Amino acid sequence: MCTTTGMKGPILDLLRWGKEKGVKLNGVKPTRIPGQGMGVVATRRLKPGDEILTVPIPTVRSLPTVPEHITRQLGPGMTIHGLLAADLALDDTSHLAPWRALLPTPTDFEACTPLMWPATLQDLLPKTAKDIVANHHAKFHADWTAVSQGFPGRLSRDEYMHAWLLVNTRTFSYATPAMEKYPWDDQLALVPIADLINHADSGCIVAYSSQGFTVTADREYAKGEEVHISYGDHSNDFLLAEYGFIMARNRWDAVCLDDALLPRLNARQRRELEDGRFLGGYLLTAEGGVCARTRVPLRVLARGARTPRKMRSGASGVADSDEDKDWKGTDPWLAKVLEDLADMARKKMEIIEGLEQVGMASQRELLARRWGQIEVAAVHAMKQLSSES
Ligand SMILES: C[S@@+](CC[C@H](N)C(=O)[O-])C[C@H]1O[C@@H](n2cnc3c(N)ncnc32)[C@H](O)[C@@H]1O
Repeated sequence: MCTTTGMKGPILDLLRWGKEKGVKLNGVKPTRIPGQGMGVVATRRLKPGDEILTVPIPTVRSLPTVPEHITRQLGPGMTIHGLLAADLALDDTSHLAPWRALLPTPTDFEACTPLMWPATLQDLLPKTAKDIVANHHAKFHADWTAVSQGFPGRLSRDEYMHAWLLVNTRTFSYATPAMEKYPWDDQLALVPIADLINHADSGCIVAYSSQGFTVTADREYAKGEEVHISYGDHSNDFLLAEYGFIMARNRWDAVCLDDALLPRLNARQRRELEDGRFLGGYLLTAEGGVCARTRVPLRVLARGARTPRKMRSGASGVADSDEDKDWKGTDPWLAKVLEDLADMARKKMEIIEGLEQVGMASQRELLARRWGQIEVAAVHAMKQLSSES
């Protein structure tokens, strides 16, 4: 059990609040982690299989706990994400005060969450992150339109965005029969205290039942070591756009090559790829180099002006004639694309450096750091390519 002896302030208040609600911490405690807000650390040596945290269902906030007057007012088309955010933003009771006291503030979000950045910086995001942020703008706009019409004058856009981002960055997947009609990625729940656990590319096991959520140690942890869960096999562009951070080492990292590769294709080549459903979605991954899909446009480039062959999209997502499987001659084109990607990354960093007056320093630093990682990935892949040839 977590001992609260010697703990003061908001963390102790949260633990007392959790205890009253039946939350059990076993060998772990919340603490501040420099640069990451809150996190959870082991208070003793943990063994794999140790159940380190349980949160009973009545403490979990999900579709059934949203008050009926909110669900009714916002209508059946509202997302669970939007409803949970509305519930949080409209709640003026003190029931959740100890949990809320430790949540990130609007300023915390502004520092690192691309959805809140100035358009100039959003425009400089790598493609994958930019696409996610565009999608967030659309989703947030739809939810805010419903909330501002359903509850006129009750909330400002900023207040609702704060709640919406809290839901976006700290919900867990949670499916009950009542949620079946919602898309899988909207089947969400807020799980206080479990939501203090930070992400790593692998981590403790999270499960739920009709009783509650449990977090189980996936491996041994030393006393004082931070305990993680995995939010999913996410690239740094995804983590940046969704959660506002990137990792120094990320085995799931991937960089989209589209902006470096597509400009090299002429209109006929693009059409040919589009017909075969191979236009775009090219990736350089941390673990496996370029994906097989990327070889398809590279082969089109290597073939140059020669008569195109009919391209068929296979179930595997890769072209499937014998010639299609032959990547010979594509490496020089890949080298050019990687060079373009490294150049693009350097140019973005230069532009960001020149934008001293735009946005917050932390926003520019995070954005430039991501492009720095992309440059390193491109240069590393070029070296690998030349050592193989
Ligand atoms: C579910 S919350 C985890 C608890 C959070 N640190 C807090 O202070 O409440 C997710 C947020 O934590 C931060 N975070 C999680 N994992 C991180 C990591 N590996 N590195 C940096 N920040 C991380 C990000 O701000 C993310 O949006």
